[in-house]
Amino acid sequence: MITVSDVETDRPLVVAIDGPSGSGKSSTARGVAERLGLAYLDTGAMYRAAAWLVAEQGVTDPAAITELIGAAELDISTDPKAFRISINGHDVTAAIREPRISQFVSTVATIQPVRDILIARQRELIAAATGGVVAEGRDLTTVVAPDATVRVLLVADPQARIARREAELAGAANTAEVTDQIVRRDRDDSTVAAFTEAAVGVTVIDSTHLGLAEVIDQISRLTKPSTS
Ligand SMILES: Nc1ncnc2c1ncn2[C@@H]1O[C@H](COP(=O)(O)OP(=O)(O)OP(=O)(O)O)[C@@H](O)[C@H]1O
Ligand SMILES: Nc1ccn([C@H]2C[C@H](O)[C@@H](COP(=O)(O)O)O2)c(=O)n1
Repeated sequence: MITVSDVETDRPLVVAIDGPSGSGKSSTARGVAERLGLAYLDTGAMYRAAAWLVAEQGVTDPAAITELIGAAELDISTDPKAFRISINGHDVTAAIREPRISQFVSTVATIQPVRDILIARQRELIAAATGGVVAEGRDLTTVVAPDATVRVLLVADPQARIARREAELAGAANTAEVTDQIVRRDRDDSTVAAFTEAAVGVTVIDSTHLGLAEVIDQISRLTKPSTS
């Protein structure tokens, strides 16, 4: 793969995207990665896979959950065209998107020692992406990769996010369930990650009235050196 560098430091390009649930992080990050020929890291999928394993094993004690995740073998693809994730040999690519995991994932993601384990793994994956990477989640711009070349907080009004998710789920969850997955989850997740406000140096993009292609364009432009 061609190495796409940060022009000022000559390090591989790292694009970090954070934002609330349903703001379009995954679709946008994948689109930017495909357009620029970069790897793609979906950190939310790692928390979802961890939650899947915890649910599967029926573990409830935070220390036991931490031990379980610390010992787990987590494999995630960083190819934006072929996403796949497995944990302890189980391919959970589809299962982690089930509403039961969306409802449960914050319980696992708000255990700080679990976060520490997954953050270390995410940093390894970003470092291994020597051709450059687009990584998205809730704490990429602030904790996982605060020195990323481009840092974006992608936001959208809650109504727009709920409507998009409902359309995506096409009847698999009702409005109350989707609202819980968006509003309640953001409230819980924001107790451990700062994605409701942009940190210094982070570009805010509001996608409420923007199509996906326009958001991909805007973020792609941020990776190009300014001519002024
Ligand atoms: N700019 C946009 N305009 C309209 N729809 C969009 C836009 N961006 C994303 N979408 C759609 O909104 C839905 C949610 O997008 P996506 O899954 O990328 O969000 P997310 O921020 O990664 O959510 P989560 O954090 O809950 O995983 C998808 O159906 C996606 O196609
Ligand atoms: N960097 C991250 C990424 C995700 N999470 C948590 C918060 C979400 O509820 C959950 C699933 O993420 P999604 O797939 O919906 O983006 O994982 C986090 O705490 N930090």
